[in-house]
Amino acid sequence: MELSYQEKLTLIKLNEVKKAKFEELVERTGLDQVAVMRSVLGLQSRGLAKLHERSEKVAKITETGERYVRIGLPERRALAVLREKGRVTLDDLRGVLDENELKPIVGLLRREGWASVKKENGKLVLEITERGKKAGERPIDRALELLAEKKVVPLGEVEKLVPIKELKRRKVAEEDISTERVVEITPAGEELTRRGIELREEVSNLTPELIKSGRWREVEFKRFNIHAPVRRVYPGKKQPYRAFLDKLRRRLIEMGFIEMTSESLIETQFWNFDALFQPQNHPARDWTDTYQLRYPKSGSLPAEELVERVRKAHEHGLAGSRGWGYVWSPERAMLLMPRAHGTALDARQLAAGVEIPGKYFTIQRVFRPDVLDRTHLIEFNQIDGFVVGENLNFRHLLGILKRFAVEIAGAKRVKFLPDYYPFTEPSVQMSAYHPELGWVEFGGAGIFREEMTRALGIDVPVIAWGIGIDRLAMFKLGIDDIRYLFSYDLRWLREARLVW
Ligand SMILES: N[C@@H](Cc1ccccc1)C(=O)O
Repeated sequence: MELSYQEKLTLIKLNEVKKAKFEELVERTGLDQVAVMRSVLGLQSRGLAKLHERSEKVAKITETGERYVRIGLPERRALAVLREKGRVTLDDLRGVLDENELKPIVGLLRREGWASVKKENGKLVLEITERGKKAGERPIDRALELLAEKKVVPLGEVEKLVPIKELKRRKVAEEDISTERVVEITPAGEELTRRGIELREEVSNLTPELIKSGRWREVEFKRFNIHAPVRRVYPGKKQPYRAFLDKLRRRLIEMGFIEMTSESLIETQFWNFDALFQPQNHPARDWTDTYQLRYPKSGSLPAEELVERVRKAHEHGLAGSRGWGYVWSPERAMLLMPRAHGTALDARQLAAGVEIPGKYFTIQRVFRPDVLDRTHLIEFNQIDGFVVGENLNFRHLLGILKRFAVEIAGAKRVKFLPDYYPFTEPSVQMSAYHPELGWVEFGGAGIFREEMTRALGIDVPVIAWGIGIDRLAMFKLGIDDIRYLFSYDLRWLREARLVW
């Protein structure tokens, strides 16, 4: 019979007394309550001990009761004054009784026969009686002493003195049920102890000291039942989508990309559009395709020299281009908007200066009007990036995109289709094949036009892409409603798998 260390100890201690109250056993073993209870139940299931539980009605002293123990019951305090003065008015008692105690005091004293009551000049006057002078200890005084001493007294015991109803009325005690637990050793338990129980120290933690000293040979290791069903625990963890984004970020940094960050979700049209050589009369600048900020309406433009170069590119073109051929408006460029694509940060980075060769990325929350449904959000996340280098060409771009599709989306097949963006030439759209959803478009890419890069001060090729990652995350997290990515649904959050 395999007994744990704690069970053995409990049995040995129980055998010394054969029968013990549970609390006593706790004291004897020096273990904590939970451990002793577990051991007792373990011993009981093997027929070595028996747990008897007996519930009984008890009286418990109340706070008021405790107070009366300290300062005396109100009638006792009143009697003390009466004994001293013989005759008192209610006012004379104010010093020893509080308002609540004053009201019933006349009735109390009369009932005990300790005082007689008269009315003199419209005032109540109490006069001590013979009984009052001789009054000794009453049953209620004894009951209160008993309660004070034991705090919890079997109901039968106090009721020998005063009915519980009376104690409750006086607010000195209340009724309760207490469970007494008694543990008793069985003949089988005694037999086992007689044959001798080897009590070896039980260890639940294998430490370096145990190994080095060789003491691991002597100690007994605590056994764990790894098949026992346990309660599910839900430890704190990152929100699943957040975790996905963080991993994505790590992955890109591992691939040698430098992260571009922004403290704001708000962008000037200059960086969102103009710096990307998107003409001011382009339909995508309308309110139908992007949001605008109502207040404040405008922000500021960067250094004049840069703004001039962008203006020139738009109006007359540069690097052999004829531009868009219209009058560029700085006011328009200053308008503020929630960022509509991560590519705005590419423009900022290129203007601020880049390592050549260099690789950059950013994960951005972006905003575009749309009808909210299970596959569309009006705010979503994009991962944008670019590679800048002397001899880069379109094939490098396709190679990088394919690698992303395979490594990030886990796609087996990738498809490129021609596309159009005002800031890239050539432009390409990328789709990946998802086993359940078929071909899913998930990003655009291209080589930044020279009208853009030269205006920003870069004279080598820049290949760039923007990928919507929410849909990608949907595949990964196995959800079919994009809104779940931002859900507060605790059940989903608890069960959602963390993925890469
Ligand atoms: N910004 C584009 C994607 C893109 C980025 C970079 C180059 C080309 C295309 C979009 O939001 O769809």
